[in-house]
Amino acid sequence: MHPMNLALADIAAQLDGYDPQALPVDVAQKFISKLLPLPQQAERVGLRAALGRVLAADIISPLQVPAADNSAMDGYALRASDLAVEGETRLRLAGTSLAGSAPSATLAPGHCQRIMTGALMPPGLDTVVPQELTRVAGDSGEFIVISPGILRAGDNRRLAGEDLALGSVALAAGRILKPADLGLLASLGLAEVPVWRRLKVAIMSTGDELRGVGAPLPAGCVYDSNRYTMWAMLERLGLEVIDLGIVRDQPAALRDAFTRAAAEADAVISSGGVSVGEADHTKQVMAELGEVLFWKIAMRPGRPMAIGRINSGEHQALLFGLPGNPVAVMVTFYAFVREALLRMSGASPDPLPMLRASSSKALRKKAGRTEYQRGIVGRGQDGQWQVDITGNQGSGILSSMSQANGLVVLGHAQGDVAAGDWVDVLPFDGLI
Ligand SMILES: Nc1nc2c(c(=O)[nH]1)N[C@H]1C(S)=C(S)[C@@H](COP(=O)(O)OP(=O)(O)OC[C@H]3O[C@@H](n4cnc5c(N)ncnc54)[C@H](O)[C@@H]3O)O[C@H]1N2
Ligand code: MOO
Repeated sequence: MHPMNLALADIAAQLDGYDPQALPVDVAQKFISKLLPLPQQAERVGLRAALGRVLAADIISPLQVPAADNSAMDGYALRASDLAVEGETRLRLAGTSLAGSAPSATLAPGHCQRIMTGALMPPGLDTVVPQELTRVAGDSGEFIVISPGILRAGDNRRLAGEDLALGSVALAAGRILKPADLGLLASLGLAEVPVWRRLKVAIMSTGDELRGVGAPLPAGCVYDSNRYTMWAMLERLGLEVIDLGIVRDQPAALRDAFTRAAAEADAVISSGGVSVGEADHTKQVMAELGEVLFWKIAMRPGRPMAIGRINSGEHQALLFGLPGNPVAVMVTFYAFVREALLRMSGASPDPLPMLRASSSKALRKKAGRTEYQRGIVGRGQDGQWQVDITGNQGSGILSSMSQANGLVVLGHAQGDVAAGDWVDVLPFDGLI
């Protein structure tokens, strides 16, 4: 059965260590990985529009690259068998091979040809001597002299197909196309590629205390920052964002927003209302519109989270109900949502790179939960990676997240960290 059709209770029953009241991060990640629908619709786009998109099919090389043997240097093409075993080699110069020019005629033994980088190797010649390693001789410069021992057969020659062989998989389906990939596709002469449709993700902030930027801020209210961080994190992933705005904590308003999200989007991310607060109708409306679980994850920040599916007629969207605290939104996004959305987009993402860095300070850490602490990682005086925690780690303190350039990830079983201990750091570069 397609995992999308498995009931949430069936997924839970398959997982060791599933406890919705104290769910280890890795079990939550495994659960989510079993919920994800696969992409259905592909489209063809031009090369430039393909940057950051997910390849929908393997690209089989229609050519060999390079198409023929050619020179890697400006110099002289020769036969290695003409090189003298001892003493200088003296070869007679015959013609020139320029990049883009047609193959030249076969040269007689003892001859060489002037050749430029990228020019076709003349037939039978197998080696190139760079011009700076030669001396010109003869009354009208008709000889090239090469010192002994500076060349081996095949030097400075690029072989046909050494970059890409004809019929090989040049790029595999699931790849998120990056600059080098666009160049590689162009080197194959391809003007268009098949990519999966961009995933549509609806976002909303829930809470009566929230006000939009630019509006006055009455006592007891806060500006809605979460929609901006959520939008930015999704933009960085190249996804299509549907911004449903701030949604009041009223059943009708919540019902409208979630129903619209389920109708229009592949996934919906909300912030707030998933803890145990009094005024919250969010959980009740989520449960009413679909199949939703409310987890307490053994992590900090980011303890409460809702996960499931919500429906609107035939349409269904995956729901990530993230906690309202601004840093919890970001940490849960990177711990659970990012990879899920990439997989739903058809991508096979590599795991995020982790550094090992020594902690410049002692850190308090409770075993039995995963903690993500904000830090600044850099080279210490000894040249090794070192990380400094950026002040107040409260889950509402966005400034310490903004100052950070990485997250220190302290695993589930880990206890206190002493100054100088090595810890895992997830660098933000390229991520946030
Ligand atoms: N008795 C308990 N109280 C709380 C628990 C708990 O387990 N028991 N969990 C705490 C944790 S941990 C978190 S995280 C929060 C999550 O609560 P909610 O998801 O219900 O979020 P809210 O109560 O709506 O908001 C929490 C906090 O974040 C501010 N917020 C919310 N949305 C935004 C936004 N879009 N932009 C900026 N700031 C936002 C909100 O004003 C609150 O200050 O619950 C703890 N409590
Ligand atoms: O989930 Mo909460 O982030 O620890 O404040």
